[in-house]
Amino acid sequence: MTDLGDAWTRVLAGLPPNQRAWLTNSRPVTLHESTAIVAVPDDFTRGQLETRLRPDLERILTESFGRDIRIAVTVDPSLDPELREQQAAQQAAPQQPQQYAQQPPQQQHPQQPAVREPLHTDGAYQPTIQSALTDPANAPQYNQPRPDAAPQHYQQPAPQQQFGQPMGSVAPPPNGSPTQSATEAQGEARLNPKYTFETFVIGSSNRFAHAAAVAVAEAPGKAYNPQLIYGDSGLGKTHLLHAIGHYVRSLYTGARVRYVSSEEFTNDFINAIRDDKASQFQRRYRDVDVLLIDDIQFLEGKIQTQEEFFHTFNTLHNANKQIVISSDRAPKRLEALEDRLRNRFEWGLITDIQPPDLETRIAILRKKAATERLTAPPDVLEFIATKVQTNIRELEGALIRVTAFASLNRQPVDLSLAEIVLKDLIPEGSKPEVTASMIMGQTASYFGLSIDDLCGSSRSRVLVTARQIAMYLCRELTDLSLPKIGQQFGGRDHTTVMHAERKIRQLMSERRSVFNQVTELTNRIKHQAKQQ
Ligand SMILES: Nc1ncnc2c1ncn2[C@@H]1O[C@H](COP(=O)(O)OP(=O)(O)OP(=O)(O)O)[C@@H](O)[C@H]1O
Repeated sequence: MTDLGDAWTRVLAGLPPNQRAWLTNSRPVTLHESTAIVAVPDDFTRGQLETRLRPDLERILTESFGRDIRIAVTVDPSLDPELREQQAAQQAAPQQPQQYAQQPPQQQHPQQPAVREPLHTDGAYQPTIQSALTDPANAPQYNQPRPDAAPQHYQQPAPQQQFGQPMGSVAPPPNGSPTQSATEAQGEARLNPKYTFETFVIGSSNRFAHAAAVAVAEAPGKAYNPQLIYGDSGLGKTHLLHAIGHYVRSLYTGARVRYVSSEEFTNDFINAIRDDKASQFQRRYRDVDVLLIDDIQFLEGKIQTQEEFFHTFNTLHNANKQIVISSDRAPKRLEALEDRLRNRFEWGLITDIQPPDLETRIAILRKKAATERLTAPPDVLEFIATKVQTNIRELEGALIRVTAFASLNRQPVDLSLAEIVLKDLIPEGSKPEVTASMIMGQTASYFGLSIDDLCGSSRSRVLVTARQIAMYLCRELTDLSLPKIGQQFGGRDHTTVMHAERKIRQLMSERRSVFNQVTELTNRIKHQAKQQ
């Protein structure tokens, strides 16, 4: 089998000298499926590879391996010969003050030390991803908090770096009068506090995407730009995007991180045009260090928004600002997206997430139970994980229902109880497709309301609960995103849907009536879906 090192030698031999010169200090890092990762010493070289050399490099690699190979370029400053010389000189003179400029972030992940690549002999940073891929045991581990430990993310506040400063130059600790308060910045970043790397379970289905996400968060704008994560609904793309945001913010003081779904980006853009506030819009998305943009497939067919996003992308990329994108499909399958955008997505690293295997599903349930303080014995977790196989959101929903049912009946969570609850939730045989209109129709008729009531603005108690239950069921039983669900309910904001989801989860374990309503409605909706 061809080895990447050999193939790279062939690449070098096959290029004309003027092109080869760009690769003198490059290094092939690893081959993951059809992506060859290549490290270069600086951003400028990366730009040359991405724009000028890419077609020839990919052609020669494709010929060598006999299958389609694409490259992703990462910056590893230690490949710069001048830097090596400097570092060698420093090593020869140990009495000199240590040179930090090219070191990795010294602070570890607030919860668990991230196991990183052994440092080069010259002390330079190596992307975490390589060792995580070659030996999964090396992937950063963010274990469950020990029951006896204080919440670990509050432990040992790591010294932070100022964003834009070289790695290792430590910013002064926050002194209580920052220009922007932590809460404000958090609000602006719009990150869900629950979606962190600590709460993300790593398995073979997501190891590559996770390792790349950690590498990107540790060296934003440097490791892989853009990073694109794709996979089916409910497999953790949004979770990883938020986790990157949190980790960047914990490593770099003042880093401007912004998470946005593509639907919100589109709506924001339309409103900005309508209100003549284009420059404000542009500032919001271009004056950031890390832009996390979710569900990019939503831009398909939206020509003007794509145009705007294209310019946002270019501005950020040219300024070495990190862009992370999620999509429900591989970029080449985003057929209604302009070529120039798809093309740019391929400049960086594309990682996919697959449905988790049984062990990972069990581990996810275990972690979820621990973080939500839900008690469920191992055989019940295993049973749920066996029953719900594809969507992690559904997996979590099943755990919540089982524990809610037990708490309402003041019964322990055991296998027979889990069997009863899941029998209705997950019918045998093929999975029927549930739509938002089915959910809304069934909910309206169950509560004696109309669809207009569900979409309207009345806040009477019954109506609010019915609306929230319908939103909760849309979240659990369909693949619709938060903004899409909001749209279905009279153009409500995605935060309203998030609130409804949380509220119903809580009420299900507190009020039997709500639990019964949700269960009955689920049965009716699934029954209807099976008939279609
Ligand atoms: N590896 C994981 N470990 C722990 N929880 C996970 C993992 N993957 C997904 N989840 C959880 O599953 C739920 C769904 O994940 P998420 O919303 O990130 O999926 P998604 O791929 O973005 O889906 P969609 O495309 O529908 O938006 C979330 O609650 C998330 O925390």
